[in-house]
Amino acid sequence: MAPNVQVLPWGTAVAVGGPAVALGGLSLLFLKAFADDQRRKSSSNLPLVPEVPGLPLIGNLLQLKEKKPHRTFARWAETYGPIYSIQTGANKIVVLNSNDVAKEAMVTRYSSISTRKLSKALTILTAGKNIIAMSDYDEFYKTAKKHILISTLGTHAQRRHRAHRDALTENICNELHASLNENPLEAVNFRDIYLPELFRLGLKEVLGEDVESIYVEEFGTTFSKEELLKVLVHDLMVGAIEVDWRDFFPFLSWIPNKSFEDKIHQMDLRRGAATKALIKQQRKHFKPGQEINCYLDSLLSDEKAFTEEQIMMLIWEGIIETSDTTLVTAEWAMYELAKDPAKQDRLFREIKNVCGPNKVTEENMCKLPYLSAIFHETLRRHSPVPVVPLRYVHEDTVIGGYHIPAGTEIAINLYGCNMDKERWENPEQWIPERFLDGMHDYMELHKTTAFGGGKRVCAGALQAMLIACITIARLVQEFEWRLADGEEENVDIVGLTNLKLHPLRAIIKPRT
Ligand code: HEM
Repeated sequence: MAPNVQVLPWGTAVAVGGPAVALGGLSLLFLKAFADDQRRKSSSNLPLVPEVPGLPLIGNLLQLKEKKPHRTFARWAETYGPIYSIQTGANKIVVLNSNDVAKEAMVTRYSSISTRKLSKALTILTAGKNIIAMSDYDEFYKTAKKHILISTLGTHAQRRHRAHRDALTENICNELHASLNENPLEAVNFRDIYLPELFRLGLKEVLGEDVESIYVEEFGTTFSKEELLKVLVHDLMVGAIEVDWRDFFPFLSWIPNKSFEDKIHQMDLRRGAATKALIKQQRKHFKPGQEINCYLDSLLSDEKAFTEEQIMMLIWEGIIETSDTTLVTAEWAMYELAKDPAKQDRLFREIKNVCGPNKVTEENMCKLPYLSAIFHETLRRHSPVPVVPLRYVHEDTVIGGYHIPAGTEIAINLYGCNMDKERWENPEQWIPERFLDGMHDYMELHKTTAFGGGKRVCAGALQAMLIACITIARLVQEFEWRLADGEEENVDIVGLTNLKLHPLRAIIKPRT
């Protein structure tokens, strides 16, 4: 993208500014070509990154069979260092595993790697990069990001949506009490209760309303809230990690892969029909010039900026992002606290000292350093986005002192950065105390690299922190948590986001 952005203004100047500007433009062009050439020469004198040995043709594909590449990447870093390259079929990927090289890529060299090359599944599921998180750095991205920050994720918007978060914590506590009343000795399934509440909050922030059901014209049927959760969140979380072997061998793209295509297209069809119906219903209440109440209002107020399909994709993005990574964070934090009664008790006492008999609220967070430490340690140990979606190098660049040629892809292994032995003592262990450095600033979101960095740093970090922290605090204030039998071994993960493979099951007891 960047080369176009640079060349375009000169072209425009030639058209409107007459010969003088044209000459100036031309000499600039030559200067740029000369500078590019010099830079290419000097950077190509640099060494190439170390390679992880693989097999002819398929490269390292067989070594990456299990769908947890971040762990394999971190293991390789111990042998090949924080930056190395791998070959996945026809693609060369440079993998970054330490804070220093990750930061260099995300901040200093961002302009050379601001685009993405998506897998076949993600190309279909994002309708060709039409969501903020997967888009290149272009006008669509800038406009959509402005809208999501103003209406939903920015500091002011988060203040406006406070009531939704309060309702979320109240609902989960009530549901847990109700489930205890029914079956006092049975383990609760945390995810069954929490995910629908996150989804509900997402609907309110994005559409302005908690939708119970919706008539979906294309399918001639009404989708219940559970079906919406499945069609908009569950199915797509699975779809996003579907692998099409043609991704690794683009020169074989002409060979059909029907079962894969049918599966992804079906997901896309159902998701599209559901979002279309939701937008149609909410559009009835929308009047131009009205107060902006949610993300959809904001997008509709600037309708000329987006196509209908883009609005559908952005709405869906807002909903799935609310539901997904915050669940991962809160679930792992509750798992760790249920496993470790001493740390759970320490948090309980901290809350009790600050809040006494009152319910803990967001206003109390600035006085709860241990809660904040638990949040950051969970992000570090269980990185909810273990690997940043692949970036594409569109012009030669340099990272970590190595020459990175155009055409390479970059995988930033945030999990690897957060597990780096050079930076973290006993990184495998969950030790919130490591963040109790006496510098407690609960608004400091970036104590680890879990939220990425630079221009593409997570837009939802504040929301994730507010929701996860208040959830953890309320759950520990109201109940004593213990892992159900066999739960300690259930530490496997699935999917793009380090989701626990087995939903957390815990025995809970109301605190007196
Ligand atoms: C603990 C929870 C979360 C974690 C660890 C997380 C992590 C990340 C990371 C690492 C990126 C950067 C990807 C890149 O560099 O390309 C990102 C981007 C993004 N995240 Fe999050 N995220 C979380 C929660 C959320 C939530 C709750 C939302 C919204 C509801 C959200 C919305 C976004 C958006 C819109 C982007 C794209 C930003 C851009 O490209 O400018 N995230 N997130």
